[in-house]
Amino acid sequence: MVIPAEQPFFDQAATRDGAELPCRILIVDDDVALRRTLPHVLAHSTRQFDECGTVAEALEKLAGTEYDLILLDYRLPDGNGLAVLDWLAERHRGEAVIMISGEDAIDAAIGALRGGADDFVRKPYHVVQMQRTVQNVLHRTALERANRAMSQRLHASERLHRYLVESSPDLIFTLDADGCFSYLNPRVEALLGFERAQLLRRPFILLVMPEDQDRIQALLQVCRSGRSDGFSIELRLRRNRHMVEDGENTYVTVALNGLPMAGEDGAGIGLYGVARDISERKRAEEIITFQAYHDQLTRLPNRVLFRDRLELAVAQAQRRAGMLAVMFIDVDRFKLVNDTYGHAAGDALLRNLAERLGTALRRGDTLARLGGDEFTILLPDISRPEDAETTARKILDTLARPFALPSGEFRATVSIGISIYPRDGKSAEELTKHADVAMYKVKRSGKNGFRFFDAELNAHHRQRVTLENDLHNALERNEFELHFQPQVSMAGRRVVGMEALLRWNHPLHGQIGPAVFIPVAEEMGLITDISRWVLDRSCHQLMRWRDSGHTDLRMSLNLSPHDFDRAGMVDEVLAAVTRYRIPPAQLELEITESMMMQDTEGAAAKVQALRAAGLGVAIDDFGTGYSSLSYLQKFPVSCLKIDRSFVGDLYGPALNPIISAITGIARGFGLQLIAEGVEQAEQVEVLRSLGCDVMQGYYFAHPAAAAEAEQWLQTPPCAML
Ligand SMILES: Nc1nc2c(ncn2[C@@H]2O[C@@H]3COP(=O)(O)O[C@H]4[C@@H](O)[C@H](n5cnc6c(=O)[nH]c(N)nc65)O[C@@H]4COP(=O)(O)O[C@H]3[C@H]2O)c(=O)[nH]1
Repeated sequence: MVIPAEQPFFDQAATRDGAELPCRILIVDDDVALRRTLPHVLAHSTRQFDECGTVAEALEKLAGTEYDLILLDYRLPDGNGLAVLDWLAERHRGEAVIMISGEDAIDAAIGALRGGADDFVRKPYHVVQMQRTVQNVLHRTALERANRAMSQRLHASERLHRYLVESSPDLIFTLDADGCFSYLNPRVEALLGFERAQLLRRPFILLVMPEDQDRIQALLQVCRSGRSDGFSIELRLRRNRHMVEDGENTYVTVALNGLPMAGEDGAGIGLYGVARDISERKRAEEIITFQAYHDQLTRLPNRVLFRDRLELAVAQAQRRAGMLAVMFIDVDRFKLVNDTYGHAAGDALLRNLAERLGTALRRGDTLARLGGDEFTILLPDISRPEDAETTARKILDTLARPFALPSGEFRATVSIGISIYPRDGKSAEELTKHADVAMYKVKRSGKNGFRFFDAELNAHHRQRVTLENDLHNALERNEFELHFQPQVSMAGRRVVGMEALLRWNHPLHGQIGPAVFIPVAEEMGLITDISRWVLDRSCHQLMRWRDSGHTDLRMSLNLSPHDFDRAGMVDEVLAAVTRYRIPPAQLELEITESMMMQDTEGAAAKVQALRAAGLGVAIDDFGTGYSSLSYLQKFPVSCLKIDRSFVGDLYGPALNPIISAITGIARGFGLQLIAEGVEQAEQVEVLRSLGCDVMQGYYFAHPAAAAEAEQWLQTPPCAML
């Protein structure tokens, strides 16, 4: 298609004074002399002349050729010039006609002009008059032709532009000064599902989704006031729900420009707009954004979004002096599900759990998954802490029913920590941390419950974190030390054994007892290295004492239940015994009753292996748990230690049924017996009367460093004497 704007609309040359385009002139006159003279009179370099004398000849010539001008005699031998005019009119011919006539009647002139003639010259005419008339008519004809060409081009141009606008993939529209549609291209039908006619004269703003109306209103105002030439904005447009199936919004970028227009009351400013459909892009962006802010597995908000919402909620609560709650939720024993049933089952449980947790919440609350088995909940508007408690109870209730997983039914419990704004923290970070601290406490005290944060908890938590950090470096920095407590035989009046007890000489806090740091080391997985160190050092010490003549001395050391989970544990012990040339029977490992109760096959097998290798194994706290005699068969130990809680109850010579039972069991199974925590002479007496000979406790000596302990080997503790 030719773009009309590329061609000039108007040929300037045609209208310049004196300049003429080439033209053909037909002279129709029965007066031969006149016919011959006229070309000379009207001669011009651009003009060509043709001539004839009758109507018939004229029509014949016109049938074969197009002329620019006909000089037509009114009266001709075979009719009058009007017949030629009629012929031309019938065929919509474009020739200009100057009627020449001897008739002086005004009627003839009028008739000729009505019949389509452009001018009329009366015979006899003056040459100059004829020349001027011809020139005028030719000039006018050229103008008309140029005009016609121009309007044709204008028409084509208008068609082209209309085509471009109407077939545009963008929605193109104009708004009048009141912001109503004055034009819309047909794209609106496909884009929004509205008929054009439905929208014409109606306000543009009605098409804009309510959420975006304020923004666009303000900009329209600025544009109409003439203060801005235009703007571009992203908007959501309403779709016609009856005509569009999905009923979603359409996202567009709209470029709007001021459009000066003449209104009824003078000039006003309308707007010209182009709206481009960006719904696809927006949807892609939405997916990307969703993924950035949501957890893939549960489709819940992730850590980033949760933090965002919490920060916002804190700001709002601050403004309205309100209260909010943060819950930190951890699934109890989740690792077990993963390890036992596999990750697919773990994922299924998390998804189901997320769904269940959601049912305990209200609209406006946020449930997020931080990762792993950790969830958080934001209750953005509560009136008192008890509201959070209600929600926590609801959550625990919803988990009462087991989950039906592909691998079978699974009952899940959770530990919930709760912090309250403003009581427990003023920032999102603090609130989350404190809820976590509270959750941690629930975990440590039995799981499956909830707990509010309190300041004391925090102090403990901080200490604990510091302890963990320091414990990491304690071995490397050589901060551990072994103390030894003698085990004395009352009959032999001598020290028969030493129990190695671990101490941590903390550079800041001084000596820390094992009861404080061993459980932490166990949780942190540091216990293996610590136990290896204890094994090595206690064997080394025993070797030294043996080397200095105390060859029948026995060394007891404590092992953690975690040590019995390690495959190479027995080999390590045997290697240490060999390394330090210790007869196996002189090394005794203390285990706890709780370890026996967990009853792992591996642990029993290890005890059996140690015993088979000749090592001694003692039950440290015998009688404190649900001591079952069957354990003693499964765990073939060599020694029972009477726990100090029983010894502490011994006052006076009264018989103690538990201790009697324990001594009876020891005797029955042929086991050694050691009483722990002996503090008073009366206890010594009672224990002796019950048949317990070997004792250990503050009555004899507090645990002490190797150098001091060594002295007891030379000179037994005074209490024995
Ligand atoms: N009230 C009272 N207490 C007495 C008396 N005589 C001794 N004790 C204390 O009782 C604990 C005896 O050790 P345990 O029952 O094996 O209990 C030990 C043992 O289970 C564990 N432990 C100690 N050293 C180690 C170690 O090297 N490895 C492991 N895994 N655990 C250890 O830490 C626990 C506590 O150790 P300690 O604080 O050293 O506390 C020791 C000892 O100092 C007494 O007459 N009265």
